[in-house]
Amino acid sequence: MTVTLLTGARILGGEPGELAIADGLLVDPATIDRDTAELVDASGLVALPGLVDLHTHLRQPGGEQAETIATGVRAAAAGGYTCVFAMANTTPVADTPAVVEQVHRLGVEAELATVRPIGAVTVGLAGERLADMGMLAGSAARVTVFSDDGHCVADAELMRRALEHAASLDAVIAQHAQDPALTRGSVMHESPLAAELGLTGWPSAAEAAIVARDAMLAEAAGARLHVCHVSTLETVEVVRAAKARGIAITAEVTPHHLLLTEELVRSYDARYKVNPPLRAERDVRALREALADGTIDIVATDHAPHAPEAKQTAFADAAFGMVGLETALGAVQQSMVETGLLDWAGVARVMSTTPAAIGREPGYEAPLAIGSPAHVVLVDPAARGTIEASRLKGRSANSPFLGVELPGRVLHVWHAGRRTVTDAEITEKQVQA
Ligand SMILES: NC(=O)N[C@@H](CC(=O)O)C(=O)O
Repeated sequence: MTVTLLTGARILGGEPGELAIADGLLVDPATIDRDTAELVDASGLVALPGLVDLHTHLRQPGGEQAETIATGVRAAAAGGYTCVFAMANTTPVADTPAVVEQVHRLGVEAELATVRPIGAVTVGLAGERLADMGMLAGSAARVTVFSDDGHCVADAELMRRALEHAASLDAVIAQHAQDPALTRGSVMHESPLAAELGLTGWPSAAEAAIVARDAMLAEAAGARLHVCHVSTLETVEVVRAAKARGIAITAEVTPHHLLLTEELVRSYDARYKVNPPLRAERDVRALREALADGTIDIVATDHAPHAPEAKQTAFADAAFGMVGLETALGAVQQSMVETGLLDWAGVARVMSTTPAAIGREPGYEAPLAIGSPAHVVLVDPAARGTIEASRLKGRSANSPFLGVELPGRVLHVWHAGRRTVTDAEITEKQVQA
């Protein structure tokens, strides 16, 4: 059995200390044999718990030209993630035990990170009748998160029933809040810039109105509601009011919405086309503050790989979505840590502990504590690097950060004690003795 001793790392960004890994767990460094242990000098590095992404599109089955589970977990590991929740908008849709069990099995085979399938709320994501949520929850894939992401569960009665059902399963509904009637043909934020560019705008109210409705429905159902990718100031205010009322609502923000604005769309480059759209400066400010004060609970990537053809077209016709697993931590360091809004312990909370708690993924309750599974990330916060397509480990390179310098570098990652990343490269299986 390999015993690994990490020395000198700033634990959760605090004082330098030691971490010891044995048999898949974090153990007391005082109890290991230092003469035989593998030593990792982590001086100057920050130790974080393995990151958990509640919102990843892995595209398999059906979208393998853009990503597979095997390539997606490479991107995840490279970004510091040890667990990703895979969205249900695959082909076929993850609305049957067969599909969620396939995703789960491929995740186990890919090994680099835990893959937790998300189940669809409605059959085929069509928004007409509920998927058999009980079957998905009871399957070998043990689904705990349900989402029609990519589509809003727009019918209030259906959403009500979904919430009631989820409550009985201790599951959560992750809603893609977008009123379809308000966003027909919308491709960017509704603003003077949209008018100037001749592109159809997407009003903030299309998001906030659904969140307000769903919060009321969740309260009545006694259910947990999770709001995907909050993108506007108005939605932040609705979530804040719902929390003040005691409603069991949680919310996520993406790294790109913490850092980028609609101004990028001036280029008509479809890499900047995403759902929900990049918003205005005032929204970015509100999202950062909301993440800092706990109104927004977590950062989730909405990693949405697309093949080049889907993006190399006119802005209005291109697919929505950006890859994000490999740039998330750097974007959060820049937008939240370097601005003084969050410390590293806060980063651990919003990118690991809390997303795991929402998704009912065990093992992340006590970050880096002795006895926990050894999900560990070592980051060099002083490093800076320019994001290059050729260095991304995922299959698609539709990143808004290509050519952009971001701070921080994920150097080493352990998933349940297995080293998945060494010196910023994937630790290949054959290299593992
Ligand atoms: N977030 C995105 O921009 N894209 C998502 C789904 C979606 O449209 O929300 C995708 O699956 O590509």
